[in-house]
Amino acid sequence: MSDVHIRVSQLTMAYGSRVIQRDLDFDIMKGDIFVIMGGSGCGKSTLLKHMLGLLSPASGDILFNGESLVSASAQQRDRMRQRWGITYQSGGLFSAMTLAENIALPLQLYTQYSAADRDDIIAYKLALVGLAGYQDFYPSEISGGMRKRAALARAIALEPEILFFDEPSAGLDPISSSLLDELIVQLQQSTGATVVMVTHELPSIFAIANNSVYLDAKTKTMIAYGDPRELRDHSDQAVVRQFLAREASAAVEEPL
Ligand SMILES: Nc1ncnc2c1ncn2[C@@H]1O[C@H](COP(=O)(O)OP(=O)(O)OP(=O)(O)O)[C@@H](O)[C@H]1O
Repeated sequence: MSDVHIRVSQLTMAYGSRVIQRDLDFDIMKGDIFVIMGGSGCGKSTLLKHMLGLLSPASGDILFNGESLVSASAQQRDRMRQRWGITYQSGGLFSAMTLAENIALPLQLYTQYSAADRDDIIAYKLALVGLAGYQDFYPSEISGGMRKRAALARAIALEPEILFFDEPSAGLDPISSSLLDELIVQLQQSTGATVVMVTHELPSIFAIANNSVYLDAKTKTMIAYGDPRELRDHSDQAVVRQFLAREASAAVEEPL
């Protein structure tokens, strides 16, 4: 129990009266690289939004270190959120700000560091994501892959316990995408953070995830939970094996 970081408990999610997924029940352990997967429209982003507290469940709960997100007060939620780093599909950097200014934002909001200390932290975080010396660049002046890494530098500014990613490698070529995968693994290993990601990229899933859940659009519930490689080879659900095997063979055929 002590190693459970996030517990999704009897979670049912709906938009109005339309149930998207029901009775989701799974644990994410500390240090997991956990992937939420499933076909288009099954509710992956909806689940991520529930985990981030942006949507409220129809029923059930999500617990962080045993603390309920559903019954938390606004202040408690704010405190929980400060321990999370979030990167969105688009990157989410402010285009009118330099990379340094973008990364400084959470530090200014939530810490008492001096300007000089902030500069040191910014330089360090940029170096961690392979962008040493890029402080004064604007997002429009760097490549898509670099923007994703800069967004990651901002997400780790406050040394988060959990890193959430929504489609981290969307729009990247296979090489930039696998560089980002390597970076996520390195950051997980050096910080011990728990990583939760929504992704369609099966090559990424097999390269980095150690645990996953599969949401089924048809039955509107989870039909698989575990290491994605194990699920590909041994899931008792044919649809899960097909989903994982099909994508894996498509990835192998993809020209580099
Ligand atoms: N704000 C909303 N209001 C009503 N329905 C919504 C809303 N957002 C999403 N949906 C519906 O909920 C279902 C799940 O959507 P969601 O975006 O969570 O799926 P997904 O698995 O992330 O999809 P994809 O892989 O295509 O990005 C879809 O049928 C979608 O149309």
